[in-house]
Amino acid sequence: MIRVAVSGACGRMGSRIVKRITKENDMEVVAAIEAPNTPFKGKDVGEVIGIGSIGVKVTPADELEDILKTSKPDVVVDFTIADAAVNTVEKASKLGINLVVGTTGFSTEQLEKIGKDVKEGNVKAIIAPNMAVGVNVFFKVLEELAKFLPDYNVEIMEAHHKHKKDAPSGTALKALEIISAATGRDPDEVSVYGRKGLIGERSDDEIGVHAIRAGDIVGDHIVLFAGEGERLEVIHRAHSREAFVSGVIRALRFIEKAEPGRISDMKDVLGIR
Ligand SMILES: NC(=O)C1=CN([C@@H]2O[C@H](COP(=O)(O)OP(=O)(O)OC[C@H]3O[C@@H](n4cnc5c(N)ncnc54)[C@H](OP(=O)(O)O)[C@@H]3O)[C@@H](O)[C@H]2O)C=CC1
Ligand SMILES: O=C(O)C1=N[C@H](C(=O)O)C[C@H](O)C1
Repeated sequence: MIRVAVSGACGRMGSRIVKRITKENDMEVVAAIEAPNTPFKGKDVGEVIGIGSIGVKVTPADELEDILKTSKPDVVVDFTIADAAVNTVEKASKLGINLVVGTTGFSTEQLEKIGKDVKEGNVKAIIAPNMAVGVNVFFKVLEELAKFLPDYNVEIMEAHHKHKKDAPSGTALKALEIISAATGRDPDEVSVYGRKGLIGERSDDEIGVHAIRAGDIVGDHIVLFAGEGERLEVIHRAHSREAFVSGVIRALRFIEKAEPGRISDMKDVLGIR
């Protein structure tokens, strides 16, 4: 049995992950962590998310270390916000607990700290901005296209629901990183976030990144490569968060095989590195 603690357990992703784990016969939820000021403190997480009691109470994040020590999970899954996820990684790594992190919006400094904590704790960690199988194949396709079309203009567009807190999406930033690396560019130098005013002609080097927030869009990513007289577009649309949840379940089953002390991603889980 894989013992799983879920951080962000009452959120859009966390609640679906808790629900799915209760339906799998090789894993169980042993802790449910929420924001420090959660109104659900002490309530059964199953009751809170509408699936009936599962015998696991919601714990606020200021008691994270204690609940990890007492509930003894094999893995902590984190779908929260960047600051909270950095804390989850720090505490879990110190306790030798493996990690599956889907949270996005990390700064460069936060990513460095996460890498250091995972290394020092020698834990296994799968961290990916998008757990959907299709998106991770989309990343592979983008890498190939960028190599085949190095002089085409690239624009990355993403659309998400109005509640999303970070922008651009972690997936769009990963696409920027992949295309930049494949074409020998520095993403910090070539990225242009939105455009406004008398900005002049577009340079061939730049990569535009554009974020739409509206309604209940689950998650769309479009990358276009435009040349003379043609353009090629690669599109991934998530219809349901179940696409991400299925990736999390695969990551939970894979994690024992991950290399300790370094960050693995969904390419490792899916065997498409
Ligand atoms: N990798 C992937 O495949 C995917 C990644 N994501 C990413 O996952 C993250 C969460 O998304 P989503 O579920 O939509 O967001 P939600 O806001 O619905 O869920 C986040 C949950 O975390 C809680 N939370 C806030 N602070 C803490 C804390 N310190 N400790 C524990 N829990 C905390 C929030 O509580 P409160 O509401 O009270 O603040 C909320 O319940 C985002 O970064 C998103 O980009 C999303 C989908 C797929
Ligand atoms: O916040 C979301 O909803 C999503 N976030 C991830 C991201 O930032 O890339 C993945 C997915 O698109 C949904």
